[in-house]
Amino acid sequence: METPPDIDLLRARGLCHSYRDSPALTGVSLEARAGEILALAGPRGAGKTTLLRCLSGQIVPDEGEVAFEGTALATLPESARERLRRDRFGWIGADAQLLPELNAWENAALPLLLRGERAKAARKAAQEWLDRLDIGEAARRRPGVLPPAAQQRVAVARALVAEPAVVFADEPTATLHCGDRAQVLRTLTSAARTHGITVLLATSDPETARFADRTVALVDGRHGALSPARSLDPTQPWPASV
Ligand SMILES: Nc1ncnc2c1ncn2[C@@H]1O[C@H](COP(=O)(O)OP(=O)(O)OP(=O)(O)O)[C@@H](O)[C@H]1O
Repeated sequence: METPPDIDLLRARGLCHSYRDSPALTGVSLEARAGEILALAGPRGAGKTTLLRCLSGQIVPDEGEVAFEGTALATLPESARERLRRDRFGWIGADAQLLPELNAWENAALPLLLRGERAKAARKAAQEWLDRLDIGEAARRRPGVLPPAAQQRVAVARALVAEPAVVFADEPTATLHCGDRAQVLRTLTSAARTHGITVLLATSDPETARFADRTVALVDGRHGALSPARSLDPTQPWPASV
């Protein structure tokens, strides 16, 4: 079911989370609309990964609430949260984490195969996404022979292939060279925009945040000053928390 455009697809209220008494989030609220590309930007240790894990239902925060399409994730049984992650969410990490025994199209097709789609249809969809991300010619190659930027594009294809509602991207280009970063981010954001997929893009790099429609700044587990992505100045330090 599609979320009406005036309703937040994902909404978080007052999130607090600690690891063994060490606070990682101390009261974060945000909302993301369908099709929006939202950067969660802040320095290392600011709580970006913890926030993505709460928003994607991987961990239940100590306090606060996350709602997807109006349903509080904490009210769902673990099996329903797993289904949500499998069917409606995609994840891209800093490392591509491709399976070395599978070739590029098989890696990209995994979410569809895990859902029980027929191999032929899954292969066709994977090939189409690899083509869209300009990596189609590598479809039959294994990850080990692909350069890091190509591997990361395969990971992007894997995150998008099932056309999820939300893709959580945790520092998706942090390990790439500068030139490769922009190319991978451009393909990720333009593919997401074309297909109306919401992207939550966690980054410590102001240049990366520029690819988003809007930026939420995090410092020490709480909100920093909010600033539109285009006004972030990479020569300036991150805003102090407020
Ligand atoms: N599994 C964990 N156990 C204990 N402490 C953790 C754990 N994961 C994160 N932390 C701590 O929580 C805080 C927030 O970490 P988090 O990884 O969410 O931030 P981040 O902004 O994603 O930083 P980075 O870019 O370094 O990953 C940090 O102080 C970190 O050391």
